[in-house]
Formats: sequence, C-alpha cells, structure tokens
Amino acid sequence: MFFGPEHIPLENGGLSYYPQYIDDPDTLYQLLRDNTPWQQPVLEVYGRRHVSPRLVAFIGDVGVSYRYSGYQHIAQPWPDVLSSLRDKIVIDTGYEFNCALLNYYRDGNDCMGYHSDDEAVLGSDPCVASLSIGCPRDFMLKSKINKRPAQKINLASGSLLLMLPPTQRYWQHALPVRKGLSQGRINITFRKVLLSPQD
Ligand SMILES: O=C(O)CCC(=O)C(=O)O
Ligand SMILES: [Fe+2]
Repeated sequence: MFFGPEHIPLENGGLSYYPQYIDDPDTLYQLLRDNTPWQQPVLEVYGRRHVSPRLVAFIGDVGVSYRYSGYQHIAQPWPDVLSSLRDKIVIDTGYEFNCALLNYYRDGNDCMGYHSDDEAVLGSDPCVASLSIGCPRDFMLKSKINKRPAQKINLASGSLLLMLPPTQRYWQHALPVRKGLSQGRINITFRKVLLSPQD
C-alpha cells in the first residue's frame, strides 16, 4: 500500500506526510520493540541532567557517531529490516540517510520536548525522515520566528513524515505527554550525518 504524500506547507519550511507508508506496521513494531538494544541515557538539556523520558537506540553505517543532548551515540549496525526500509525511503524521497535514531515511547507518559534537529554534523539544511509505528501520537511544530499557535499532526502507525529543508532552521518540534495512552510507540528518524566537510 502506498498513499501520498500530502504536502503540508510551512512558512520557511515544509512537510511531506505519507499516512500509510508501510504495509504491516504492527509486525515491525513488535520486532523492533523486542529486538532493539534500548538504552535510557542521562541527557543534558539546557545544562540540566536527567534520565531520558523514553528509550533510545542509534543505528547507522560503520563509523557514524552523533552527539546530541550532551551524549555521544555510536552507531549500532543496521538490522536488515531497517536497512531495507532506509533504501526504500532513499529511493522514494531522493534524500540520502546514513543513520537512524530510534525512540521508544513506552506509553503516553514518555515524551520529547521542543527542539530542532539542527546539530552541526547534519549540515546546514538537513532533511529528516520520521517513520512512526504503534500508538498514534500528536506531533507539534512551532515557529522560531513568530508566536503563532503550534501546529499539530497526529502521526499514524505506519506513516512517514519528511521534514524538508529549511524546516529545522525555522521550526521546533515536540512529542508531548498524553496521559491516559497506555500503548507504546516507536519513532525512527532517518538522518544524514556528514562524515567529512565535502559530504
Ligand atoms: O517521536 C517523534 O515523532 C519525534 C522524534 C524526534 O523529534 C527526534 O528523534 O528528534
Ligand atoms: Fe527531532
């Protein structure tokens, strides 16, 4: 099955949303939930250290590492299921990705605060491809240059959201707490870390 994408324009940016990008999200969800070496690192956000409010894993090509939130992530090798998914996303979008950050939100209490995926190692205008499986959750976007209300997109299981350049430069995004949700969700953001200046 393949629907979309739906283009969602943003002032100084833009999104492409594929509501049903993969066929069998439930199987992929269970496979990743049960076979990923999940970690719960101590993160440093705005100078304060706290245990991450979700579980994480970082996978990628040999030699890729990625420092964010005060923590150095060394890539684990790609499981087959994710390298073939990466290949499909590269073909469908025309963007390259050499690593992926996995976030496991165990229930509605797990969350991610407002931030941009704008680390220097991603280059000046990255495209980030975000695949969601499991419990649908609200994804919020707010502008860095005006105070208009945040936009909300409910990310369906099996959906792919592309955050197109220059979205990371002008927007922040978050996954807020949703008390009462007992189901888990896994999000995979495919990224391209630059390994040398000419990449
Ligand atoms: O879980 C999500 O949908 C967002 C994840 C995210 O923003 C990130 O990993 O940087
Ligand atoms: Fe992000």
